[in-house]
Amino acid sequence: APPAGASGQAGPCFAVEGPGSDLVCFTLSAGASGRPEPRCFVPAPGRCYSLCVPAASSVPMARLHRRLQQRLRQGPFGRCRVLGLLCYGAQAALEKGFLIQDPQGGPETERALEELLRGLGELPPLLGVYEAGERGELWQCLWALRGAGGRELLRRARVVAAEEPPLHPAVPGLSHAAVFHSLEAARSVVEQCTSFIPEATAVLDLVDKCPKQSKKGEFPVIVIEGLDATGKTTVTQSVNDSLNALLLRSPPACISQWRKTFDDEPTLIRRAFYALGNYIVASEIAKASTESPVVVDRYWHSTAAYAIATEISGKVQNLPPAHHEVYQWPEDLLKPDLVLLLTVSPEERIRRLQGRGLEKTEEETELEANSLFPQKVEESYKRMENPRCQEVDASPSREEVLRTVLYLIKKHCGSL
Ligand SMILES: Nc1ncnc2c1ncn2[C@@H]1O[C@H](COP(=O)(O)OP(=O)(O)OP(=O)(O)O)[C@@H](O)[C@H]1O
Ligand SMILES: Nc1ccn([C@@H]2O[C@H](COP(=O)(O)O)[C@@H](O)[C@H]2O)c(=O)n1
Repeated sequence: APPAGASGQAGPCFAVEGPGSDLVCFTLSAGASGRPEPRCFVPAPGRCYSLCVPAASSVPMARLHRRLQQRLRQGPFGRCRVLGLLCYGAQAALEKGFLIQDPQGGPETERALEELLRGLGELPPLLGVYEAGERGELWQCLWALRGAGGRELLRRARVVAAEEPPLHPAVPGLSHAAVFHSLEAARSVVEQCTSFIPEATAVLDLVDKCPKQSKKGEFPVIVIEGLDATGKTTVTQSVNDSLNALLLRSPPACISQWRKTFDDEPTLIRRAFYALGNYIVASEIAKASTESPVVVDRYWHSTAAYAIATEISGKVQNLPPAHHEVYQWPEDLLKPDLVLLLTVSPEERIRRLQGRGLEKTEEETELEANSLFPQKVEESYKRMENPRCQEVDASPSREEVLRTVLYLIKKHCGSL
């Protein structure tokens, strides 16, 4: 097969979270290239493999990616290191997948991968096999599996280092694939799930009963945001009592029973679920704010910040830059008067998490296992615009934090 780049087209680039959470990028070359080899992913005498699927906001592809992720955590791949891989390029639509490093390099892993792919039914992803050449260079062989156990070599090309792109490769696809800026965008994703998630129909029925473009009443609407265990529940309850307000939370009670179902789904589906929850809460806020002040525990900023931090691998610096469109509030979602972002030190937050003793969700476990994740969530919160999040140091005592919050509400919304 002609080597990549032979046609003069820019070949695909690949990005993987390397050592120290750096984004390490590599591409394919038509032949000998003066560019340095990327930091080697092929542990000698081991081998590496890659699998990628289109990252477009497609429910079937999102579920296929999730299925691959779950299978690569099982049995035959136990000795392998599996890294998140992105395939991108001027001529290539974003693909997301996995780089599978097998330090032993025996035939078992390749056989197990072929078996995994053949079990997926028609049109399985292509299998990339990376192996070191005699002079220590790195080659990628791209295989298409064919019927009756056959396979066809589509491409063999040198692997060489590539410059890191100015924007993290996942940034352009964030909207619609993880951060929803309209009811319709989120709704269309959940609608594609009704055939395999029965609860999806119930969620759609509830959101369809809500008025479109809910309008805020004359009373102020205050949202309390923050990482897990920063004190949102404590603050919202105290503010609610102090202001004789109405306390709401996102996701709303009417769909909270289905959270576990959707939390087990890929990001695209999970975030669409929480996005629809925000639109349902908006209709509750619209009604409540005609009668009293409203305090909300989490809203759109949570949905967006957690989605961004989940999709953008590596360091905080990889986040979309400030003022990027992904941080803009959806035009069709009821906007609060004030959003307060509770912040505490990582140490204090872990103390409060442990002090709570509640079961952790997979996300909370990830939060603690990877300190970069909460940093990316919090930085995403801080970049939100229109409305922005106003930071509140929530480390002091409950009483002092409440005083600060009530002062900011009075300052911003007037006496209530
Ligand atoms: N100012 C404070 N000082 C010390 N402990 C606090 C303070 N505020 C809350 N806590 C305690 O920290 C823990 C987490 O608080 P809370 O449940 O209100 O956080 P949260 O942000 O709502 O968490 P999550 O988002 O995970 O539900 C609780 O045990 C709570 O009693
Ligand atoms: N509007 C929201 C609210 C929540 N989430 C996601 O749920 C996680 C847990 O929320 P809790 O309030 O139960 O701690 C949160 O970390 C988000 O991932 C959301 O996306 N949007």
